Amino acid sequence: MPLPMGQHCDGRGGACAASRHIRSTVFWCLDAAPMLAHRPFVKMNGLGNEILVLDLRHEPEDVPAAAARALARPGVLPFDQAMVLYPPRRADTAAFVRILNSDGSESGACGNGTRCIAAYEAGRIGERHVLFESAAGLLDCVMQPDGQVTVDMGAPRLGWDAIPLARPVADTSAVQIEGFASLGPASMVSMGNPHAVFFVPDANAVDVEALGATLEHHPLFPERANISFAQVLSPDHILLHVWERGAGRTRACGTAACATGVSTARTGRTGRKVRVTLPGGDLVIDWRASDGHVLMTGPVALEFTGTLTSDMITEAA
Ligand SMILES: N[C@@H](CCC[C@H](N)C(=O)O)C(=O)O
Repeated sequence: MPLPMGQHCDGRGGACAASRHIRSTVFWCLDAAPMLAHRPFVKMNGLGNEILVLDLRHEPEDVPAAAARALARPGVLPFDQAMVLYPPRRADTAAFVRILNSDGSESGACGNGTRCIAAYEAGRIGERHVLFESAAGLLDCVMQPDGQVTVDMGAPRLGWDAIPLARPVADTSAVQIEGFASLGPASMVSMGNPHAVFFVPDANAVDVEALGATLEHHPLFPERANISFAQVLSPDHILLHVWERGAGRTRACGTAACATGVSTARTGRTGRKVRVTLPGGDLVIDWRASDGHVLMTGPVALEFTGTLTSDMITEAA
């Protein structure tokens, strides 16, 4: 039975207002992740970026890379990122969040996933404002009246060693990458995770899979990198395609949109507030002048909820 898509969490009451409308039962093998048996999950997406929310605050459990890979397999619970919630380390936060890519690697940041957990938690506690902590720092999230979520993604890090790059680079806004001269220089940004942004005349014409898969592993990036291809459409509008580190091509990447907005503003291609159009839809990115923080605003959607068991996953809504 197909699962309903595109139901928006509005952050008012209940786990997510849309969840009561979801009815289905699905069975998936969980042989490679037995430590997660009986744990509830929420499957969401941010602009089609597939997000699995695992709330382990009551009974914390490590999620090894192999377990993440097993869950993300086609036919199990395919996701781009798993947002795993652990008990807060600071009293003013709702949770400490670990972010796992579908290949089992860990990331310091995930913009679309952060909007998803913000909507999940805001709905659960009936608040419009939620603060999380991740490896990259604090994530201040606000539910907007129209159901969109704004996340303060913090300040970008622009130094070569913070991104990180393998060698010192004086100007990280225009770095020529060996073997890729035809693409022109890329702008490097850390949003808590490493990004390289290429400016291209026609983003739809780029072979994102071929270039992304190679560039992700280029020796210039000791921690690999997310690879973006940006076409500036106007001083406040960008078209963007992204190859994500650890997940491949995705329909949207929030931190890539942030890194792109910073890059286009930093190089004078746009102003500090831009609309970024991705295959999954639009994000608004505002690189705030007053404190240098990047604000990302966009939608989230609840797909379905369920419970993991040792040999099956059953829908629980
Ligand atoms: N989809 C994300 C980015 C997730 C992490 C990334 N793949 C990495 O490993 O850095 C987003 O919305 O930002």
